[in-house]
Amino acid sequence: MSAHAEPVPMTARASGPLRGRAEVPGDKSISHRALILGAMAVGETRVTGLLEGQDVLDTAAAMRAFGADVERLGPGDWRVAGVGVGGFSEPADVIDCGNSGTGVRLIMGAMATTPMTAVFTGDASLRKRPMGRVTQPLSLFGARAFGRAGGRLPMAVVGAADPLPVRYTVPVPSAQVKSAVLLAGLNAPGETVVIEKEATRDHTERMFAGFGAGIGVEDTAEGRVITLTGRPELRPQRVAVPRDPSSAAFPVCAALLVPGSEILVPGVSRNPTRDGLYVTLLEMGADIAFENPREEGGEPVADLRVRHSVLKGVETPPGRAASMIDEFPVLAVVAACAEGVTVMRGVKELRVKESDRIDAMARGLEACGVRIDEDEDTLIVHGMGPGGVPGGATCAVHLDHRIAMSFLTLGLVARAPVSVDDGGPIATSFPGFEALMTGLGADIARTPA
Ligand SMILES: O=C(O)C1=C[C@@H](OP(=O)(O)O)[C@@H](O)[C@H](O)C1
Ligand SMILES: C=C(OP(=O)(O)O)C(=O)O
Repeated sequence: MSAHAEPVPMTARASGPLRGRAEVPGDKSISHRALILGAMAVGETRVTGLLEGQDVLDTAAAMRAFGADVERLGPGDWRVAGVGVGGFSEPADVIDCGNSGTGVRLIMGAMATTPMTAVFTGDASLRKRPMGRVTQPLSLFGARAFGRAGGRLPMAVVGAADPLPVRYTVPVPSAQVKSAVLLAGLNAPGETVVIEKEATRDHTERMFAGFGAGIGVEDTAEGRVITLTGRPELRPQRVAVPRDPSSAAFPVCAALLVPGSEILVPGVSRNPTRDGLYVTLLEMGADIAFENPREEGGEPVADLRVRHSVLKGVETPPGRAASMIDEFPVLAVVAACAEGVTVMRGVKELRVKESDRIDAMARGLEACGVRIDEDEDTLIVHGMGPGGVPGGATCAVHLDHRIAMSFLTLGLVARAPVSVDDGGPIATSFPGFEALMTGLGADIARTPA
């Protein structure tokens, strides 16, 4: 939904220790995919633990517009009656994906090999983001796209009437591009092959296998080679969505930073393609125990016990960036409160997220008194040590949920309160963030007018 909402200014200030159980919402990536694959299966898929953030609700509405029957049975509990691969019907109106890059790019892929036209748009943030990275490979299947300059939304995609299978090497580390091509490959006859030089999150591959598509993954000298056999009949599934490690990052980092804290974050996905922040925090000296490791819904999960820790700066290598791409903003906050310098390398993809996240974090941290160096592909944060960040600024969020939650996390440990100009976008991925954090003892509130 891209209706312009009134900004929601919010402020965070230092409080006592954070204590208790933090039940973060379902994984956003898996939630989008469960709805889309449910819509492309024949019969009834049941999803539990679905993230009911606006990004995912927009994907649910889109699947209805393409003809699937999508129904909410209760909190996080959804039923999707699918129309089968190639069974989408042409939407009667514009598909509005709101703030969600994942939603729009995956859905473009899913419809690109069915002969119909769909027009996509989104909010002011999404309308700035590049879509050529998906429409270019989708054109190899025979789809055509007509958008604004620079491949921006609004954009019409005309699906291929006679799709050809594709062999495609993804030029940027992007699970959205990989997934768009694989979703398009579902309705192309023969074998579609996607090669990624750097591994990105693998939820699409896992879920395709679960829904019964013929998919193989091989690690070769060329990279990860994913081979999909087109035109499968997808079998409906029961999908139990694990909790989102990218959302868990906020209470986890807050508990590490606020003295005396100890929290438990149950049932968080420990998928190795999403694990980079946790690897990095351990290197910085974080006290995080991964308790009760188990498998749920085809994904490894664990309960995270997190205790306040004194952290030191670290260098994150470019090869780790994809596995923590959404966590760099909050890592920048942790780095500002650590002893020594933190260097984040190979992070230029951050420039094409909901905002230019390198710029948004650099400007906000500088306003809070932190020294930053940056270039196109690198962010360097000069840590000020525990209790060392002055704070006292209002940071611009640029319609970006992760920027909002990161600066609110900083406010919990800075010497003076930290405000954000708009906490509204938090609801795209983490509805209930404010309630969850205040329930742990954090002081986060709407800024009085
Ligand atoms: O495939 C996905 O679910 C996602 C992939 C990542 O984007 P890119 O593919 O652009 O790296 C990530 O930033 C996004 O939040 C979710
Ligand atoms: C980048 C993100 O999402 P998307 O690309 O789906 O908008 C995110 O959630 O941090």
